[in-house]
Amino acid sequence: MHVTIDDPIELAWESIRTGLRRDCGARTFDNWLKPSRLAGFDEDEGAVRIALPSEFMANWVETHYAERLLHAWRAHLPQVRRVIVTAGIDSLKPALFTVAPVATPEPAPESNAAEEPTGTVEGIQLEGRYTFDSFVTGKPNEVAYNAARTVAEGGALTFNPLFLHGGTGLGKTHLMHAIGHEYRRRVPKAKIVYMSAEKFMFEFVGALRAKDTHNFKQRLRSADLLMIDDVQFIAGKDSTQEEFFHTMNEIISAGKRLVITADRSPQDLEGIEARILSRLSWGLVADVNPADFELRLNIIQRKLESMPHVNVPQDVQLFLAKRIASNVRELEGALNRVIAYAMLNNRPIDVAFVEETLTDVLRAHQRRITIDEIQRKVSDHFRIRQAEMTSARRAREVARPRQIAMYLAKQLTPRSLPEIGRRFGGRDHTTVIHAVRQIEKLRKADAELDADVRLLLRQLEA
Ligand SMILES: Nc1ncnc2c1ncn2[C@@H]1O[C@H](COP(=O)(O)OP(=O)(O)OP(=O)(O)O)[C@@H](O)[C@H]1O
Repeated sequence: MHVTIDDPIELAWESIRTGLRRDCGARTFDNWLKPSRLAGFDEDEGAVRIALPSEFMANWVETHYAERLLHAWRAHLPQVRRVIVTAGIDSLKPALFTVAPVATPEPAPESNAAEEPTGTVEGIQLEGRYTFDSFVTGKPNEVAYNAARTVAEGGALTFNPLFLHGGTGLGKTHLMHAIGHEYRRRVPKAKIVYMSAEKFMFEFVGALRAKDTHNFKQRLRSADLLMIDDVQFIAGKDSTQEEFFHTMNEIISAGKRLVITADRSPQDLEGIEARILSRLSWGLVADVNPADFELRLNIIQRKLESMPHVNVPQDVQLFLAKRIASNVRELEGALNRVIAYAMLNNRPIDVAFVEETLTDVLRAHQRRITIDEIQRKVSDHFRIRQAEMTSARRAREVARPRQIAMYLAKQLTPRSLPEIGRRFGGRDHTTVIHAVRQIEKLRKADAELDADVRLLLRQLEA
């Protein structure tokens, strides 16, 4: 079920899911709560109905999460009195993909794009929202995006596998699903397999135990596009790595496509066999970096474009982009929450309303920028030694950066003027005041200096 634009209940549900993912941890969330769907809201009874794919999962979620779900719902919508967890997602949403005989794909020209897919997608339902179109690009993610597009477009590849790595909530899964959608559109008969590395391990171990690894191998190795998520999970798991290595080899040597993600780069993947790492680095390694301020703002704006009836003023957009810097998932969650609250309570959205609605999130995201960090960044930027920040030298090439660093310390930290002075080589607080005023004045008169300061501010606040 996708967020429909003007439905505050669904927006609240999105926001609740983001909160649950944060509180329960990604693994628990992905296993138990991610497959849940909002099945309905009965206003008279104040009852929210949540559906899970099976009786077993519904029971588990009911036992472990009913209370937490109710609490989260009530925080968004006080009139909720009950959360009912039921089984049976299929009745809500027809299975998107059915298993069909495996067919060898032949790259289809663009004109075939509308052909009904007859291939298969195994392992997941591709999330409808996660497409290339809805993925906002910027400096931090453009290499990963372009590489993902190249894989998805179905033409000859100059690299294989594609290894995407980056921190949580930055869009790796989004890109993988987008590859799945696009490849399916281009090559409708393709067999696409998506699997988390964790599932790979469990299924493989299960197959070993049942003395039936043939099916498992066949299923993965016959994929035209194989995507394995979170490969860091198999660190230290020797027999799984052995199987993984052979699967990689088969896929690559058959000219099929392989996409792998992890939360860190190959060099930082400890406990993974050297031969796997070397295979990975034969392909294209692309990092998905944390969104910078500009990208965060673009993401907010793109999301708002799909909600033409919602008025989120520009200063609120800037405020959110500035303050929710951790990752895109949190940013989206915060925006959804603000909009849902405003709709449900019939309030206009302004900065004060956002501060009130997101008190907990904002507090958690308040990043403490330290004076040391500022001194380091400014010295790097102006290519001077960090020791000059505290030295007595007055030459312009060190005095000006030092003043800029004092100015930034005043802007970005809660430290008092005397404290700042002390941290800059025991200077007096009047020196700090002078530096702050001087830089304020120069920012208006000297465009180059102003650009330096803006860049530093952006980098420090990212
Ligand atoms: N550049 C982007 N443009 C639009 N949406 C984005 C972008 N990056 C991330 N998102 C959104 O942020 C959310 C989190 O992204 P995603 O689940 O892909 O993260 P991830 O890197 O796979 O994280 P994890 O490793 O924790 O699973 C998704 O809703 C996704 O659509």
